[in-house]
Amino acid sequence: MGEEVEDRFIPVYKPLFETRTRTGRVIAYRVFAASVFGCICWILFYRVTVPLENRSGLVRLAMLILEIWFGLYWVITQSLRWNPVWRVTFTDRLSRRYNKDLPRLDVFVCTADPVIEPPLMVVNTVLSVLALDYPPEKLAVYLSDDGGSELTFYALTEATEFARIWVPFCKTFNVEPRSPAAYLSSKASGFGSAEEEEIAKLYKEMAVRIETTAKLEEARLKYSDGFSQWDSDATRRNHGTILQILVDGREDNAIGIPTLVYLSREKRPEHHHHYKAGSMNALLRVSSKITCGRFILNLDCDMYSNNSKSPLDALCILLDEKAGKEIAFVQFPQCFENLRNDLYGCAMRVNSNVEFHGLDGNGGPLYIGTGCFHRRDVICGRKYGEEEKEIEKLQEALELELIKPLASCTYEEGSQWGKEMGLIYGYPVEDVITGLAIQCRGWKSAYLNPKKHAFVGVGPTNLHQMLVQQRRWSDGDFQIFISEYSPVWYGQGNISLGLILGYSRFFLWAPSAVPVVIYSVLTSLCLLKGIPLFPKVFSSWFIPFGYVTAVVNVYGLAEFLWCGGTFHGWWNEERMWLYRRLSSFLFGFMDTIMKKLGVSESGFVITSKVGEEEAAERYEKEVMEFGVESPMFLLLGTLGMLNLFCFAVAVLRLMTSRDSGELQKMGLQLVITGTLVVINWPIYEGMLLRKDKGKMPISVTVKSVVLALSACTCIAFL
Ligand SMILES: O=c1ccn([C@@H]2O[C@H](COP(=O)(O)OP(=O)(O)O[C@H]3O[C@H](CO)[C@@H](O)[C@H](O)[C@H]3O)[C@@H](O)[C@H]2O)c(=O)[nH]1
Ligand SMILES: [Mn+2]
Repeated sequence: MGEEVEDRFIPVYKPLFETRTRTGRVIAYRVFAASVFGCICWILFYRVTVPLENRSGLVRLAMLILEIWFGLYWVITQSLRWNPVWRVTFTDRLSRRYNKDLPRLDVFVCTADPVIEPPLMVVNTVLSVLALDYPPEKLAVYLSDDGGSELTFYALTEATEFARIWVPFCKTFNVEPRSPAAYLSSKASGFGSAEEEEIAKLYKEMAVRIETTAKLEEARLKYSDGFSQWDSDATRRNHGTILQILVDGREDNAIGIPTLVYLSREKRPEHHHHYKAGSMNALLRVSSKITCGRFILNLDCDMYSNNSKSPLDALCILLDEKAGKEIAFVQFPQCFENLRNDLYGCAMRVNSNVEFHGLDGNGGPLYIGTGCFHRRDVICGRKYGEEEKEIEKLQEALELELIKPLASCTYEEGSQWGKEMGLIYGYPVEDVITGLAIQCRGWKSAYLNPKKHAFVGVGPTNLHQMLVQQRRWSDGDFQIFISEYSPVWYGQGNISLGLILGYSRFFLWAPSAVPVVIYSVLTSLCLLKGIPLFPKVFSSWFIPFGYVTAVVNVYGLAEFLWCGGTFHGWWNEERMWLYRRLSSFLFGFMDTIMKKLGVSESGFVITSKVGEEEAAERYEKEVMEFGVESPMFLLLGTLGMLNLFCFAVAVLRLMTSRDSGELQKMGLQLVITGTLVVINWPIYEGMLLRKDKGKMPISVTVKSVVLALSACTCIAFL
């Protein structure tokens, strides 16, 4: 008895989160992986010892090199599946321990273009975070507008007014999600209460005003402090700093709405603005003088909060007194709501549900720019092991004119911003490199992937946009790989081997395009010439080839289905796996090389979050969108035609040939090229059968056919 009583008064440390593994699954996977690895070695052994039937040493050497590369890359990929972990949080413990004493949290939302990032979408994101389940006096929301757009600012003033109704509404009725657009569209079948109906009406009115800028003039008067900061000659690339605190909710917050700040940092044509990284760094400095949150949540403007409690989940990790102390940031997955069957393979299902757990087991996920909670002082350069800095006392009266210079073009000159402090400059994927640099300073990160998505955004629904986005990513990733920050040398000794491999798997996307292109061309052309590249179907040498081909694909499908995908979605994803390599990654690879040679500079093409109506209809019907004359399409078209011609010739030859051994000899090659033809079907349709606006431009079609035909003819008569 006595013991029990005593126990109750001894403060027991109870962790705020737990890290779990799934041993059975992992062991099963490792056995499977070992079998594949065995077969890869077998294949390489075959290549080294057995000459090709036509004795072409050159072709055999090429195949050997390709297969070594694919084997190596496969080994690298294993790091993402070797040691996965899952994190479980205990928010009730957090609430009991901290109650209202939660630390300050600053949310940074970035937007950059009022046309492809419509202000109404942006304010929905802002409203969803204003209504987070967090003490309003501890929460602040900053909107960074790199578009320097009055329209966006106007929309934000409208949202400020609407928030006064929306935030209390969310909290009283505990609604989810807290983006008004998402919430109201989930209620499309009818409203449950009079309040709901009223809110819906008010939201609609606001939406109309934002879209038609109906009350812009009234807003100009009411929020003249903000509007007056736009000079008459301001453009998005040339304007002074615009800063307005729309709501100051820092102390005894009676209105119940968090602090809300609009910032458009200064931009001048003669100063590089470093894209999103630059805006994040300006936000870090400006917010440090206003609310100075100890933690920071970073969101893209399309990523609304889908679960108002997600900050508590993240803080369970960051505030945990033991294991949490070594964790610098908590990353949530990027989830999308607009992708249906995911024609363009953008949902990143396997990425989110398998691979990031694997990274987490090896030291932590990458920082992927959105849905990520950081420690302010760590992102500003604190090394692991250093004492956390005391947070400055906040100024009571805010002098905007004293804060604005922090967002000027020249502020960073001669400082460590963009290098040791804040987000790192010079790379198109500022997020990934910043996360890597943090991990190399000794920190770990953690991945949270709750069933109920924490943040939900808009993925590209247009083929070309997707390819451009992937080109930026693969280019950016590869730039890091060959930079001073390469995980291979910079990471050495700072992060685990598993994590080095994990990073490499993404960082090598760009160069991995080259072997895929060669492989698809080589198998097709050799099929055309009747040169067998693989052993006969009924020989024992065929076993490893057959096994690897079958089993890796079946496993890929199974994994996709486990992650909640459909067969159809998987097939789309397979197609995009190929297209990305044959276009985005290859161009990304060339972009990196050009930059290394100093021929060109890094850019950042913002992904559009809106679609044209007709194109959207085609997306609904899963009709692939081409439409623009792009060198990436030219390459896809040419390679697709090449596969088709070679396959057609081979099939014709097979039908007319009397040699029954032909099928045996060319079996796998026929399957590979045949699969390519089936995968490419939408390209052929887009080139030859369709009449709509989204079809392949005629010039691309003609060029592709001519190029592919000439390549085939040359090879045929060689
Ligand atoms: O000069 C710029 C360019 C972009 N952005 C913002 O950055 C975000 C990401 O841009 P987006 O075009 O949507 O790029 P994605 O490829 O969808 O974004 C992913 O990849 C980027 C790096 O390539 C990261 O910056 C993002 O956080 C990450 O979500 C958006 O909110 C933009 O408004 C800026 O603030 N300033
Ligand atoms: Mn985006």
